[in-house]
Amino acid sequence: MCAKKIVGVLGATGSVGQRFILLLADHPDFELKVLGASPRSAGKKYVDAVNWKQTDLLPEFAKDIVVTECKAEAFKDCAVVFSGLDADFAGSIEKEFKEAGLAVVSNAKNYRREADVPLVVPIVNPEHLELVGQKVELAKKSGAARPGFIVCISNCSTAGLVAPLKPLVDSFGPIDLLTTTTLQAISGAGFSPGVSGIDVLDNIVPYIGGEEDKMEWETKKILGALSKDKSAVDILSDEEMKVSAQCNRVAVSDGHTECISLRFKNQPPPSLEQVKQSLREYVCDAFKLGCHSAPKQTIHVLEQNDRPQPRLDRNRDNGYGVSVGRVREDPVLDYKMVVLSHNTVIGAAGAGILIAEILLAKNYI
Ligand SMILES: NC(=O)C1=CN([C@@H]2O[C@H](COP(=O)(O)OP(=O)(O)OC[C@H]3O[C@@H](n4cnc5c(N)ncnc54)[C@H](OP(=O)(O)O)[C@@H]3O)[C@@H](O)[C@H]2O)C=CC1
Ligand SMILES: N[C@@H](CC(=O)OP(=O)(O)O)C(=O)O
Repeated sequence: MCAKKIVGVLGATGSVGQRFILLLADHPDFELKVLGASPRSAGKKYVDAVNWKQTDLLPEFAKDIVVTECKAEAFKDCAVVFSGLDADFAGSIEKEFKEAGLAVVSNAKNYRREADVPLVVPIVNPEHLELVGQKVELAKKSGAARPGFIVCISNCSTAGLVAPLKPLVDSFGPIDLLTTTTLQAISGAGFSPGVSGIDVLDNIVPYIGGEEDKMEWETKKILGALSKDKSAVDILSDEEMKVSAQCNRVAVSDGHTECISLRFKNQPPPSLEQVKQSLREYVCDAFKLGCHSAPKQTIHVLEQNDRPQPRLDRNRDNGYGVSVGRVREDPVLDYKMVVLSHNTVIGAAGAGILIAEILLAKNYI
């Protein structure tokens, strides 16, 4: 058996960082050894630096690791560095890491729109990783050092949205109109400072800064095709696909719910049963590659009228699977449905780990 690859986490004390700690405990491919956070946390043992908020206990292995400042030198032995950094600081830190030759898999929004940066939801568009894979292969051929690179994970609501769209587009052709209204968990807002109780208890906040624009834009990059020479993604134009998102914060701990309606470009549309079958039968490439964390069932189609529900359904396939319920005809567009995804697993840390497993399977790290 090959030795485990050493990995690190930036922003290890935050909402996403804590999920990385849980998901990387006892991982068969990766050994988490380096934890980075702000200068406020650096120098402390993780157990003393973190304000642990997960319902699972803090894993033993992480407790005594001394948190470091986010400097590339401290992470030089890492095959991958996962980033759960506050976006205000991620830009310069991730750039330094990339320039130091490190492979960064980031949750932050900073580089998602860069042409040479793959924006990847691992159960949807792992083929976009070829944008960096090609550079790695070229370096290997010329005997040069493995290049540093950044792979971005999408916005967490976008991850849930594109999961059911992918099999539908593969089976029935383009979706030209799409609307979504989200009900987003408080863990999505992070822990520093996070959503205050008085704002969210007995309440719904109908605004999440920047979220609607991110969902509307990122969907078109993720569903875009890789160009023939694998050097860029052909982002869908507004003419090809119109997306409208409305985002709300609700008093749920984990799990983003999204009510979506869509229209197919090709008319007449598929039947309701064909739509459900396409969702049910979808198997993501990561599972075919044998990746450890890949969901066995990528999309769970639920038939009960009152599902999916965050508390009951967010942990399907350990949070790597997406639940879809209430699939039905829409009197305005073609079909509507309710999608639920775990925002800090398949929407964040879990997505990062699954991306790293794919990079490993392809020998890019
Ligand atoms: N929560 C979610 O569901 C999702 C979040 N994201 C993105 O992931 C990133 C992390 O989000 P989240 O975990 O929610 O945020 P949190 O606010 O919970 O955590 C932020 C992390 O950044 C660290 N940090 C803050 N300032 C600095 C600094 N100056 N230098 C180095 N590290 C610093 C914090 O360390 P310290 O504790 O020491 O202050 C902490 O570890 C964000 O970019 C977010 O947009 C993406 C998808 C989903
Ligand atoms: N904004 C999301 C979290 C997230 O994914 O943010 P970003 O796209 O900035 O990484 C939420 O509040 O639930």
